[in-house]
Amino acid sequence: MDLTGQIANFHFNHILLNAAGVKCQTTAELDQVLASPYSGSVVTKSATPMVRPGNPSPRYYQLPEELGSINSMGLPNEGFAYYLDYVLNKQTDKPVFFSVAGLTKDDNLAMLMELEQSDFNGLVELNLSCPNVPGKPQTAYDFEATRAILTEVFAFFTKPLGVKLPPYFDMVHFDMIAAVLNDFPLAFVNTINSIGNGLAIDPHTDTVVIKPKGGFGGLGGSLVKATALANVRALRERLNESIKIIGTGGVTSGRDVYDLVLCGADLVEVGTQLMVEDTPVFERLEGELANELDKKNYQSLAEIRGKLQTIA
Ligand SMILES: O=C(O)c1[nH]c(=O)[nH]c(=O)c1I
Repeated sequence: MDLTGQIANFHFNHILLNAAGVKCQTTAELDQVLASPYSGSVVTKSATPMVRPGNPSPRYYQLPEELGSINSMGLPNEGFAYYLDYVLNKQTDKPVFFSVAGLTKDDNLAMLMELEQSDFNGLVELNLSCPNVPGKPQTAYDFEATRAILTEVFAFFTKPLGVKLPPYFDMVHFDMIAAVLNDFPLAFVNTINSIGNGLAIDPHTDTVVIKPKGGFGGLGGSLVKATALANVRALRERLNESIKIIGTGGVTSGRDVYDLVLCGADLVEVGTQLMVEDTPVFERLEGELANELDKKNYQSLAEIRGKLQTIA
């Protein structure tokens, strides 16, 4: 059975990997994800030029009844140089994603210039959708700003680059972001990031469950699946076929992976459920995915990729 994926010149023997932010802040975590026989890759925690402690805790909370999670981490990371050192020295046959999330356009341009001039030979993910830095907007909700930064990036950047997008909820917004992205030689888009600025309440104390931003945080896990499916499908229908899609959001079972591939995903990322189960989740999900294909006598993901049917 062929459960592989392809982005640019990179072949992935497995399509599952972590979502940026989960199990990827330290070299030990990155090594664990890469070492899993059932992960196809790893993505680093989104990096800023300097080390960041992030927001005050509690800043992550698992919602009840396996609904998902809410986080307002605040972009904690070990700093750009830490992750560059990791990716330059790590011996692995698996492609590696380097995520950057500068707080300013200049920070992003500086990090991308350093990556361009380095020996890094993996893929770069420009995170345009962090919802948790107080006072900072999710860039990709501003279509002009998104066009402006991609114009400056592609004036010099020649390595495989993709963007991490926030979820969109309006058909016109799908059209508008696709019109921007189709003007650039992107290797991929990764959709969705968490659904920004949700709120959860502890029923015993009548108090919010995380400290930053009065309790507002990004939502992940099963409760975001329908939005993730819609964004993967909408962008697959609108983007040039040269722009591949990483489907992220709401994956707790092999059927969820299957559904994202049906909508057009080339790779699939796991966030909240990876927090819950740790790296064994990759083996469980791939086994369940294989079973879903078996049920319908499919031999490869290629047979179902993008093949979601509508009602005539
Ligand atoms: O709070 C975070 O660090 C964070 N949390 C998210 O849910 N998405 C992001 O892109 C980021 I940079």
